[in-house]
Amino acid sequence: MIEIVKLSKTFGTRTLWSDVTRSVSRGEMVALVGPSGSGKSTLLNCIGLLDKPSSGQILYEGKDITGFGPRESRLFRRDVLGYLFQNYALIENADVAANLKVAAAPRRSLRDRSDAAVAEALGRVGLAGRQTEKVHRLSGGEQQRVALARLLVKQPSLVLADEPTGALDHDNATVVVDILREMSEAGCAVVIATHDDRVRDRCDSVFAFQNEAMAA
Ligand SMILES: Nc1ncnc2c1ncn2[C@@H]1O[C@H](COP(=O)(O)OP(=O)(O)OP(=O)(O)O)[C@@H](O)[C@H]1O
Repeated sequence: MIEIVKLSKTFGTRTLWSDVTRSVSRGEMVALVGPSGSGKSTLLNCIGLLDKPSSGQILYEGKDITGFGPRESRLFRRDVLGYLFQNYALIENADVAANLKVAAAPRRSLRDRSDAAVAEALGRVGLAGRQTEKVHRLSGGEQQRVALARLLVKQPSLVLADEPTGALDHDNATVVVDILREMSEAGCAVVIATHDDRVRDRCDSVFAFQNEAMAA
């Protein structure tokens, strides 16, 4: 699904990583591991079109996404991509349902059944019936589960997760990884930057970053 071909990233004279060549298949869950500052988030951001590599290609279904213009980038973000961040990236003043409906709004096929999809997703993350609660009143673990439910509503085919369990206790971290695992088993490609060995051990494969280079 995603093929990363000879990808490099430099900042001025500093090479963060170079000649990275990897692929991620549908249904595969991959851990990006390595020391702080080795460039895990930067690679996720390049795949998620939040940053640009200095050279190389990232192919999605054969198309080089690094050359996407604004329209193709918007459609890729809307129709393909789901992001999960350590800090949840929710609309804090809105209620839970509104945060989830944001994920369904751009696509008519999802919008038409968004109430049912929201209820189902909240049930799957253990937050059944919590639609009307304001996000800022929820605990960190609950907020990350809302972010996960938002992914379930959106049904992306590629999930990029940046330290998704970094701020969570063991039980909440387990829920997050269980759901990501379920999404991958349903055919989604999942890429997770993580320092958490338990998350790494639940993945199908591991990309290990070193400082200034990425090794197998
Ligand atoms: N726009 C930029 N200009 C210069 N340096 C940058 C820029 N963006 C990122 N960096 C540097 O690239 C390095 C890699 O950062 P990145 O966040 O990708 O690492 P990471 O492996 O995800 O780290 P952590 O595990 O701590 O989250 C850092 O040293 C960071 O300061």
